[in-house]
This record gives sequence, C-alpha cells and structure tokens, in this order.
Amino acid sequence: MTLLDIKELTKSFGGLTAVSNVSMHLDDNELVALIGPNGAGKTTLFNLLTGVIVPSEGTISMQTDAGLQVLNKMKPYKVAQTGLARTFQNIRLFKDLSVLDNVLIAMTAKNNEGFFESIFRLPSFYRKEAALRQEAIELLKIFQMENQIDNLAKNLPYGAQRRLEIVRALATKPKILFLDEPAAGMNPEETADLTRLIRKIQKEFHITVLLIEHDMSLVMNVAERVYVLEYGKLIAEGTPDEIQKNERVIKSYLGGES
Ligand SMILES: Nc1ncnc2c1ncn2[C@@H]1O[C@H](COP(=O)(O)OP(=O)(O)OP(=O)(O)O)[C@@H](O)[C@H]1O
Repeated sequence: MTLLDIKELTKSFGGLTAVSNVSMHLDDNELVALIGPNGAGKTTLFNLLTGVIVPSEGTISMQTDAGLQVLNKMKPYKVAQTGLARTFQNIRLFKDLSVLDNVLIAMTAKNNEGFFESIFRLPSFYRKEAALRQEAIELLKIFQMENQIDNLAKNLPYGAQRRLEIVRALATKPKILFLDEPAAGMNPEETADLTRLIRKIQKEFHITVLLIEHDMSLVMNVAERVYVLEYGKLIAEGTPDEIQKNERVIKSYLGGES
C-alpha cells in the first residue's frame, strides 16, 4: 500500500529550482534511500515533505488514520501528527536536558491531552507519567542507551547524540521516519552500528524509512529501493543493484564524488 504519494513536486527559490517535477512514492514498511550529489535538492525535498517549506507546485498526499490527507500547506506540527517524523542533518537535541527528558518531551508533544490531569496532578497523571517513562526507557534500551538516561544530551559522544535524535523521532510513533544523513560525522564502527539499528527499527516498529545518506555502503546495505536526485530532478529509481549499474548514476554521482 502507498503511504506517501508525491506528485510533480517543484520548489523554486527565486530563479533556482531546487526540486523540479519530482514524483515518488513510499509504501508501507519499506526502507528507501534518497541519494544525489551536494546541492541536488535532497534536504529541500525533506523540508517540503515535513511542512518546513511550502511547494511551488505539485501535491504530497499521505494515507493517515483519518484517510487520505494532502500535506501541501500543513504546518510542521500538523504534518508530524499525521505520522511523519524526521531527524536533521545538524543535531537538534535539548542539549541541557537529560537523555530521558529529551525522549519524554517528544512523547508528550504527541500526547498533549490530559491538560487538567497534569495541572491538578491527578493520580491518573502520575500513572500516565510512569507509563511514558517506562516506554521511553524501553525505546532507549533498543539503542543501548538505558545506562545513559540521566546524562545531559550535550555530554553524550557524537554517535550517541545522533542515536538519541532517532529515538526522539521514534518516540512520536511515526508511520514514516525521515533520516537526514544519520551517519554524517560518524566513524566506520559507529556507521556499522547505525546500519544494524536502522534495519532493526524498521523491522521492529513496522515503519517506512526514507534515508538521505552520502555513505554508499550504508545505503546499498539497508535500502530496498533507491531514488537518485541531480539538480533537483529524479534521474533514477531502482534496487541498490540496479542503481549501482545505472550508467547515468555512475557518471553523475557514484563514479565521481561521494
Ligand atoms: N532557502 C533557500 N533559499 C535559496 N536557495 C536554497 C534554499 N534552500 C536550498 N537552496 C538551494 O537549493 C539547492 C538544493 O539544496 P539542498 O540543501 O536541498 O541540497 P542537498 O541535496 O540536500 O545537498 P547536501 O547533500 O549538500 O545536503 C542548492 O543549490 C541550495 O543552495
């Protein structure tokens, strides 16, 4: 089943067309990568899909619990409520809060009912809080971070901060998770760990993952399908095998810089 359907999406900044007539789809429970040279429009596409910027043309529709919804002009928090979550290229944690609080905030951002319970501190508030805390710890366990719950986010090693970003995104219980260069700045060992984790979360949480990544070994290892962007246009789509053999992709991307 198609979860996210993107039709003829275009975004221009003045005279520059950063994303040009892009059509793509994400199906239920699949792991898809989006690759392309620097400046190809990958982040702009993520920003369009998550409501950070508004498309110049085209439509983005999502199969949600409330039926098919068009996301084009929705604010980012509304898009998030339809079941889309993302991480950013540059880490955006609450650096002076603990690991656990970073995750709890992401959870409560989605579950904002219970206003009266929380201001009057009703018993049900404490029950819910304990349940959320337990859920957050279970999530952190999957990422081997249960021993770091009280550490401040800013004191975590770089790789752990990147993992915490993913935990925070997962804490919102998304249907689709967008990962923007999750391996950026990681050493080979951290990247190998991350590769295993991405596979694991996709399987365990039955979610769809769209991954922007420059690390080709990670992409070819985890992706089931790959889209290739160049100068804002889609130039190829296929399995990792097909993409690695695609003449156009080799010429413009894989054969050159990575
Ligand atoms: N807000 C903006 N205003 C003007 N131009 C922009 C804006 N955002 C992006 N661009 C331009 O759009 C093009 C695509 O940029 P984008 O960041 O989406 O590429 P990318 O594929 O994510 O690159 P990288 O791999 O380096 O992150 C670039 O030429 C960029 O300079």
